[in-house]
Amino acid sequence: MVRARQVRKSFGALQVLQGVDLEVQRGEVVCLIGASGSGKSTLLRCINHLESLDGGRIWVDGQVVGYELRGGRLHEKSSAGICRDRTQTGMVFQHFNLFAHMTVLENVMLAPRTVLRQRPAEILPRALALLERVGLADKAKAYPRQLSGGQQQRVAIARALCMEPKLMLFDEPTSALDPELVGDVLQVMRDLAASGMTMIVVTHEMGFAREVADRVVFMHGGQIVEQGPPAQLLGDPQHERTRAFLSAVR
Ligand SMILES: Nc1ncnc2c1ncn2[C@@H]1O[C@H](COP(=O)(O)OP(=O)(O)OP(=O)(O)O)[C@@H](O)[C@H]1O
Repeated sequence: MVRARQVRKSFGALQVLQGVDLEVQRGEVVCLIGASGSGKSTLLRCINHLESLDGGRIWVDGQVVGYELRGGRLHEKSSAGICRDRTQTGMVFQHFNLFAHMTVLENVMLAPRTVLRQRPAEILPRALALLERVGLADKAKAYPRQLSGGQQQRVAIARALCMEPKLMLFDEPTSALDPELVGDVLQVMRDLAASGMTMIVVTHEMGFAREVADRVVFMHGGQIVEQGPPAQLLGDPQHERTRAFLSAVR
């Protein structure tokens, strides 16, 4: 589903991604861990073409991210145009940024209506089913301010899923939440993983990583330095750098 090859990204003189290679199989759940500033968010943003690359290439489901084939040549897509490959990828951020003046249901239906130009009658059953799936069927007519942070994040997940993405990226989805609200959001993500969705999750929730991830990837200094199944990576003394990082954050 994802193939990243030698991805490089700098901000000014700061080299944030220094040659990242990553492959994610269809249906796989990958948890991305590492210290603050190691480049996790930037990698997710590159996969979703929210950042352009300085070097390397990324494919999502076989399409080069941010480029399209025209006349047998790759052309960068204009930032004004709708990026078809971006709609394949849903992203959930630490801050959910729902539109305050729209109801929960309107927030969930907005992108398919404006980006994919689907008719409301076509979107509605899917949006209602998604609200049911994230446990918020009774909140369809509520406004974001009437919801807890955890409920708003679940709306944000439903909003991303309403675009029917093939891949979901999560960037610290529970970091901004009060501890008692984290569990419900993780449960929605657990169910999504069980349904076969391909997911890349930046998280500090090691319990979730242990339980749900097929693979944990540890980033350091803009590179992937260790990776493996959670039991191996998080438990095996051979993975010294991951273990040192985890004991420092505990
Ligand atoms: N748009 C930007 N302009 C300038 N610097 C940036 C930009 N985005 C990220 N950076 C810098 O790039 C580095 C890597 O940031 P990134 O957010 O990818 O790290 P991270 O591993 O996700 O860390 P965190 O856990 O703190 O989110 C940081 O030093 C950050 O300040």
